[in-house]
This record gives sequence, structure tokens and C-alpha cells, in this order.
Amino acid sequence: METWVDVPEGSGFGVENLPYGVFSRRGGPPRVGVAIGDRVLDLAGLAEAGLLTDRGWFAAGTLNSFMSAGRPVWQATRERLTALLTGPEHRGRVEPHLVPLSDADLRLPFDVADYVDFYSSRDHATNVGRIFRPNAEPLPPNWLHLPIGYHGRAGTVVPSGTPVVRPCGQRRSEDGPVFGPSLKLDIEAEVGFVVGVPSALGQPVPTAGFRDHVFGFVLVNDWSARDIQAWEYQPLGPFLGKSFATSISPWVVPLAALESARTAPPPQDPEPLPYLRCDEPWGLDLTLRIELNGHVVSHPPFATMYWTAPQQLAHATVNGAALRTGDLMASGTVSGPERDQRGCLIELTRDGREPLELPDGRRRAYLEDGDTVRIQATASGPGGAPIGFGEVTGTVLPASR
Ligand SMILES: O=C(O)/C=C/C(=O)CC(=O)CC(=O)O
Ligand SMILES: [Ca+2]
Ligand SMILES: [Mg+2]
Repeated sequence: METWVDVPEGSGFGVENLPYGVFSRRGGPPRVGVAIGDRVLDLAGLAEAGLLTDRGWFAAGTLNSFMSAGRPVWQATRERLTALLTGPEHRGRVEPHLVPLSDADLRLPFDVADYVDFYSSRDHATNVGRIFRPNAEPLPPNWLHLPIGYHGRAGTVVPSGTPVVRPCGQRRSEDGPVFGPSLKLDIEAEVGFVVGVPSALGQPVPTAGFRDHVFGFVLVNDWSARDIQAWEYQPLGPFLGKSFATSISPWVVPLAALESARTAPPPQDPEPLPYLRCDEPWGLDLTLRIELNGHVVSHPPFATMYWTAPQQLAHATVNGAALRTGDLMASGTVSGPERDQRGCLIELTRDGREPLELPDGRRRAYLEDGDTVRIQATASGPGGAPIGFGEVTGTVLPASR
């Protein structure tokens, strides 16, 4: 597929992708756009010019209204945008609605309804199980039977670029609990899916309902204070150790852009219960890349995730819990089997015992004030075209006291 837009070589934003976001230009009103090359196509502008159907979806500060419109609308919009961006006859009327990315202020793409975080990488769960519970089996007995998760704090999901203030809290010391800034501030590189179409209370959504409810995927950094977490989390799970901030990428990659990236997940043994069985393979050939202060420290492979997104969705609703537009469900930390494939510092440095030696001569056990973390990801698209997820970044600010 050829677009008349000049897409730089290696850009993950070719016409095969068309990820959705919300942007504003020079203090102007927010609007929905799709990324193409190093530009944003202004969908509200296209609609005003009569080039695109809009039922109040695009001159909006969030994607929620468009996401709730459902799959037939998502499909028709994608087909129309593809036609506009590939047909040379449309160029003259469409080109005025392309905004340079450098002029676009990217917002949180959707209002987050509920936020769930899973724990679906077997390598990650095994590695952190050994660190947090050295005297127990690394995988809890339920791990192979259900995708473990917890409910997080939707109101502290922030867009890429938002600074992260080092959290304060209680941590264990030899003399009892002490209060202060976390000494073990960490990241978690994850991929999340976003719900578009709600479901009714009392009605589970089966794995086969995934495509009808889920709009797309984003990158997630689930910032984690390991010392606060280790002291507070038993028996009810993560609380203040993770609720201070969770960052997401500004672009939502639609499911339709990920068809070529779909791959069989690792075999599941024991076979899951019937409600968790899935006819379609929803592993994704997607590689993450984590940079710390500009140095690449890891390449986590998403295809190794044990539990897939449709299984997570089916599990999260099997008790009848309803879905709302804007629900964000994150995969859990993405870690592969190799040392340089781990998705967080607690694994990469074995809880600080083996600090990273960065090429600039500095060492890192956990994050220090002023550190910047950047997570990117690329999936394989049709004919090998890269499908980019953009990036999620954040810089650590000192604790406020
Ligand atoms: O095993 C534990 O006690 C803790 C695990 C985590 O902190 C991971 C978590 O938040 C879920 C995930 O990202 O995989
Ligand atoms: Ca997490
Ligand atoms: Mg978090």
C-alpha cells in the first residue's frame, strides 16, 4: 500500500498503522488525529471539510466517544482514511489537514475508566517471585490457571512526558517501618489494551468477544516503588507502591493494524478452563525497547507473554463485572527469558545487587532523581512494514516533602 504522504524510512507510522491520538496545536482546541509519518492528520478538520463522517467523535478532547461507536464505525473510518491517504486524487484536499508532529501537543488519548494490571509474563513472575518470596515456589499455585491481576488507580494514569515525582511511603527497616522517599523506584514496561464498547453488568464477555469490545493497544509504564510495595502488599496486593503514577503512550494502535503481528502464544499446560480458551492466536510479535537516560537497557519480547489479551478480558468479566468505555487493561511487565529482555529494574539488577553499568560510566540499581525512562515498541506489519507504538517517557523528580 502506497501513501502520497512522505513517510520517513523506518517510521513506524506508515499507512498500515494509523494509530489514534488526541492533540492540540498552539493552544488550540483538542482534536482527534491519526499519526502518519512525522505528521498528524486532523480528523476534525477532515470532517469539517466534508471528507469524513463524524457523529461528534473528532472535535473532542478524548477518543472515548469514537471508541464507544463500535467496530463497524472503526472499520469504516479506517477504510476511508486509508483511501484518502493512498488515492493521489485526494491529496489536494487532505494535505491541508496534516499537522507536523513537532507542532502537535499530544494529550492523554482517552479518559481512563477503570485500570487493571495483569501479571502475565511467566519469566517476570518467576524472577520477581524468587526476589519477593525467596523461600516459596516462584510461581503461585494459581498462576498457570488464571491471569492474575489487580485493580489500579485510573485517576493517576498520565500521558507520556508527564514528570513522575518520587513517591514517599512506609518501608521496612531493621528497626521497624520508616517513612520517606522510596529508595527503590522502578519501571515496568507493559502493553495495555483499551475497551471501546461497554458490556452489561452480569454478562461475561467471552474470548471471542474481544474484537467487538476492544479498540486498540498502548504502551504502559507502571512505575513501581519496590520498597513500599514489599512492605504493604500482603495479603491484598499492590496499593501505594504503584498508584502514584502510570504512564501511557499518546497513540492507540487499532486492532486492525496488528493482524500481521498476531502469533501463537506459548503453549498453555495445564489446559485452561473452558472460559479461558481462545480460538484465535492473540500472541503479538511485538518487541519493546527500554532506554534509561538514552542508553538501551532491554528488549522485552511481547510474544513470550503466557496469558493473552482476550483471555485477560474474559477473565476480568467472567464474574459479570461490566466493561466501560476507556477501561485500560495492562499486560503486566513484559520480560523474556534472557537477561537483556527483562522489563523492570528489579529483574535487570536482581534487586540492586547487580547494578547496570551504563555506557556513560554511571551505575544504576534503581532510578535516581533526574533519570529519564523511554519505552518504545514495534510490531511487524504487512510485508514486514514496522507498526510503531510511539513511545512512553517520563523523568523522575525529587520527592516533595
Ligand atoms: O510478585 C509480586 O509480588 C509482585 C509483582 C509485581 O510487582 C508485578 C506487577 O505489578 C504485575 C506485573 O506488572 O506483571
Ligand atoms: Ca505492573
Ligand atoms: Mg502504576
